[in-house]
Amino acid sequence: MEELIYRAKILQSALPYIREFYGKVFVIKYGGSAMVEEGLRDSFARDVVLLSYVGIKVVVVHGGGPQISKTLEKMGIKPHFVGGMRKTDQETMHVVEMVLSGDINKDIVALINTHSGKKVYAVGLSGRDGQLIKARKLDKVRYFRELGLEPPEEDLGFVGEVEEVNVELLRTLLEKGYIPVIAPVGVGDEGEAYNINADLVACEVAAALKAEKIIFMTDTEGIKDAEGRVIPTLTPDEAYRLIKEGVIKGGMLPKVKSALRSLAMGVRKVHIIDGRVPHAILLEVFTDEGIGTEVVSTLSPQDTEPSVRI
Ligand SMILES: Nc1ncnc2c1ncn2[C@@H]1O[C@H](COP(=O)(O)OP(=O)(O)O)[C@@H](O)[C@H]1O
Ligand SMILES: CC(=O)N[C@@H](CCC(=O)OP(=O)(O)O)C(=O)O
Repeated sequence: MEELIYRAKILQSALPYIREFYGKVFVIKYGGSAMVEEGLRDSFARDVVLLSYVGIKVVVVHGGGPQISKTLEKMGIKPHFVGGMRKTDQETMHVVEMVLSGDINKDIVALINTHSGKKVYAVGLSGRDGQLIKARKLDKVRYFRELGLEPPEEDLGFVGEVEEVNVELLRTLLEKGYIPVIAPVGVGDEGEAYNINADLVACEVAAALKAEKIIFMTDTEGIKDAEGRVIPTLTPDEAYRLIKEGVIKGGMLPKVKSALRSLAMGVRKVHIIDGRVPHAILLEVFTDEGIGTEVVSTLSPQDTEPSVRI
């Protein structure tokens, strides 16, 4: 009996969060580095379904960097990254689209739908579907300068940035109770594909939907300082200092950039969490302590617009 009462209390402790977040949009960036093991992928899918059933409107944006690199290596192509961005020639672009829109997107949709019951379904989309993500070539000079870094000389090829998100398509799906699962491939004016870092896509989608929260699930406990300690709360000033010192680098650069931009565009909360921890999303959403790193803006909550309920 005691055990049952304890379980009931745990369920009840979620009520304040469910009340607060009912109808609000959460964007979950599911990094390729966090998709490490079948059991974890399964618990991710269950958590997404649970959030949906308690009335939270979930959008999943997935990555797949390590999986793309693996396929390229099998083909004898050496992956090459500059500041967390994969240099993408025509052949690489073909592989990126195949792995992201073909394999990974469909796998995640299938997994969520195994747990989804009769009311909630995942719908897989790439930026091509319904012109969901209109894209253009990444303005590398602006991108790197905004991070306080010198832009690289080399051309990054088909690396893109988001020009526009078809927010109506996403709202329509969310209103009907679907879970959009988005592959970060954008489409240009001539129908050409762009490889967009998934962190950047998650950020633009969250901003366009006026989301309450964006959660980056990755393969580290959070953002770490020079001594390797997790920083529980990261401010913009500290972020830029750590980037300058080379402590925040590689795959963490687009994440931090996207985190800061999301806040500036009105997303209320930004978290970077360890996707290798089972039920990491639930720990973040349904506890006061949270986990990982919360990135905060210098704006006070009164200065930002409220997030939207759908
Ligand atoms: N200061 C930092 N704190 C934590 N991780 C960092 C930091 N700087 C760079 N990283 C790297 O960023 C990686 C996460 O980015 P990435 O590999 O692109 O993951 P994802 O697939 O989730 O986007 C970490 O595994 C780590 O190697
Ligand atoms: C331009 C660029 O870097 N695109 C990424 C897209 C996938 C991605 O972002 O995957 P993760 O979230 O797992 O890192 C890439 O080609 O790896």
